[in-house]
Amino acid sequence: MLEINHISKKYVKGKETYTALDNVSLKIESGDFIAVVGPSGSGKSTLLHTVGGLIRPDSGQVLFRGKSVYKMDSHEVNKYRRKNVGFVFQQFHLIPYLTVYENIKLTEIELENENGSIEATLEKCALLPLKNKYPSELSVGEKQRTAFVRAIISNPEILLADEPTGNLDPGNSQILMSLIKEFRENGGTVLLVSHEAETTNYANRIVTLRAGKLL
Ligand SMILES: Nc1ncnc2c1ncn2[C@@H]1O[C@H](COP(=O)(O)OP(=O)(O)OP(=O)(O)O)[C@@H](O)[C@H]1O
Repeated sequence: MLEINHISKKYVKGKETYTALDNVSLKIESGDFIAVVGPSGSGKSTLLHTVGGLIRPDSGQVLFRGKSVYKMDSHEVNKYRRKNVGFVFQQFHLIPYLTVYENIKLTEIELENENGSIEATLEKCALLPLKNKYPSELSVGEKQRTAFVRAIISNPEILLADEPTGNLDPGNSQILMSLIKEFRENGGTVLLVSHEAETTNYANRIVTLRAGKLL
């Protein structure tokens, strides 16, 4: 479904150059749950963002169903991000002045016969009674579940999760991981960056990055 072919990415800051990805190739099949592990600064987040159409690599290609994401025009790449990819980040990135419901509604794309799908998904994630609350009024677990619902509400094919349990206690981590597992059981594909062994246990494949290289 997704092919990452020989991608490299360097960041240049003043006179310093940081090699984030060095000739990385990875094939992601539909239904995969791939965990990306590696030391801090090894390029994990850069890889995830590159797959999500957010960071253009210096060289190499990301192919989604055979189509090169970074050769798409801006309209197409926006569509790829909105329709095919869902993101969950360690820091939630909820909009502070929108309620739970509004944060989710903002990213939902119009789907046929989907009236009520936000409510149903909120219910499943134990968030329905909180739908009119603002992020500042939520616990961290509730914030991350809101971010998860936002990520999956438009039925993306792939969920990109960057340390999604990094700020959660063990109980909330387990709840979130069960939801991610269910997303996969319903046909989704997952690419997840994590340091935590309990999280990588859900994966069918674990890949390691070190200094931008896939081992
Ligand atoms: N915007 C940027 N400008 C300059 N250097 C950057 C930038 N973003 C990342 N880097 C550098 O690129 C390398 C890879 O960063 P990246 O965030 O992808 O690593 P990571 O494995 O996700 O790290 P962590 O586990 O600490 O989140 C690091 O050396 C980092 O300092």
